[in-house]
Amino acid sequence: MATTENDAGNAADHWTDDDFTPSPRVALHENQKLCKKNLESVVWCVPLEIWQSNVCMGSGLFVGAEVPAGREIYHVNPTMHVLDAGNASICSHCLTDTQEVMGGASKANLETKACASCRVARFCSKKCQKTAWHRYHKDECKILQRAPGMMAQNLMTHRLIFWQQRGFIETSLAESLMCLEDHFDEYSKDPDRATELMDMAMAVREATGSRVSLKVPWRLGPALRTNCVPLRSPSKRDPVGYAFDVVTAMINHSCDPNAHVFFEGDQLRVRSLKKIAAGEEITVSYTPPMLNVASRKVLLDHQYFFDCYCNRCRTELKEQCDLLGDTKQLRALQQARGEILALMNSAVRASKYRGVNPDYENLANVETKLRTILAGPFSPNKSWPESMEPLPCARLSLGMLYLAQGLPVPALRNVLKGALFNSRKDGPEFVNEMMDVVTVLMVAGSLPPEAPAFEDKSFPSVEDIRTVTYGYLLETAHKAAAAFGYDAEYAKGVIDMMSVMAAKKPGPEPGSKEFMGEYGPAQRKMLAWVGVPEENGIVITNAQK
Ligand SMILES: C[S@@+](CC[C@H](N)C(=O)[O-])C[C@H]1O[C@@H](n2cnc3c(N)ncnc32)[C@H](O)[C@@H]1O
Repeated sequence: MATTENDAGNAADHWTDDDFTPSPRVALHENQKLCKKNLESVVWCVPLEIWQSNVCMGSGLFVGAEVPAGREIYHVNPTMHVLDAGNASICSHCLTDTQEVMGGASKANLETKACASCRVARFCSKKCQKTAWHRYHKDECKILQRAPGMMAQNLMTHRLIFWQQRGFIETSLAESLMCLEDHFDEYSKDPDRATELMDMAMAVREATGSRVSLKVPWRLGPALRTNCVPLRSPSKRDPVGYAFDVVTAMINHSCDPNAHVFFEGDQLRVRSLKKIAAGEEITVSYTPPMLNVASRKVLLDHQYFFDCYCNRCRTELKEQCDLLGDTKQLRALQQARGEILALMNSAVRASKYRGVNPDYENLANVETKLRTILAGPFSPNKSWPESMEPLPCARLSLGMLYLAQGLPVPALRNVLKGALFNSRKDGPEFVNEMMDVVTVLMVAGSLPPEAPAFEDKSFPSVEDIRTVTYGYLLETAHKAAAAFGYDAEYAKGVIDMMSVMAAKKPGPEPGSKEFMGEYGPAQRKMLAWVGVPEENGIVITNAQK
């Protein structure tokens, strides 16, 4: 933690009103002494440096030595984190997810209890509750009683200001906050954002007994919005809140990133996705990487105020124009994307709240609607490529919805298409998607011999399904270790699952030469049934030749 109670007394005068008057920002890399101090807070595996970025005007984070693919670059306990409301199974302080199934055997007896006063913050132990109370919850409890659904970054702004008042903020952190990109002008000039910020600033002022100038939250708010990292654990696709760390805030965006950030409990970890040369800048994707180019652009512009001109964006835009044959159709394509997402949201909602919208509970209906949307933007002789987002994502969700309705065969058809048609064959998203595929395969592999699916001669046999399951799990375990590290709970969970299944498996050991002799034909049969080309199949990296 960059803040300690021992720092008390040295920070009340960190910021003056002048600090919060817009002036040209001095980017962090221009103060190398401060950069070095900040870099001391992380546990790095390669030396790190902060310099002028290669992708934008401000600062960026660079590696001082080569990093192979799939390695930890650094880890750190961020300065602070805040959960979004509604994550009842996660401890607000240590971020332990008491309902985590993968690699969470030791948490089986844990549950979180809500703070008796605010009923918002939840803790997994008395120790976490006590520590949180002394560090921040004492001040925030009253705020959460009044505004239980407060946005995570707004609560962080309150926290920083309370810390400043209590003297918990180190000088280096206070100085660094003033060097962050905050897009102050963009926030001030946009009436909606400015109103929202003013409301937050007024709330902070009230909470602190009018002892804080409005200028302080007015500047810290945008800085936190620009520099927070989404709190995402390896097993979850959606973030559960936000964290702030001054070193990670230096990492810039790429649509084809060389690293990724995830959380293991309350520890933020940064790992390489590909080889990073000595002196190269670390980049991560600020948007979910599977988003299409148009959606990425909207998101980056809205939240980070820049237009991305990377090679991936250019190539994807060109591919789409070539496919449509007419740039005017781009708008129709984007509209269809919105309709696909809305359709899938309706289907997911209908599965949660049954009886409210039966039309969307019927997944065959949903597939028919999907087909109609997919046909929309294209001329009759062209169709929506299976690999073009958001179709793969839609297929994956459809598959999991079918599985929840006890229909493994259409579930299998959809998850296989969703996971195999896209080009991701490693990285965190690949691991998550393949775990969905394995889950469906395991259910399909338990179908009784008299199941109607087997009347279709092209449907793979139970033996084939099981062989593919072992093969996919073997590859997923390998890729989970590369993406998250062998020591990550989630990767350990996937590897354990693989070992337990392999130990019970009759016949050849997964990965062995004999196994590969069965895996190839079994996967071919499955791909032929689902209509996925063989080159999209999963190649097992560590197989014996
Ligand atoms: C978390 S900060 C990254 C550090 C920042 N460059 C600095 O100097 O403090 C995010 C901001 O950096 C800039 N940025 C990040 N990646 C970028 C990119 N690929 N192209 C242009 N600007 C980028 C944007 O202004 C964005 O809002």
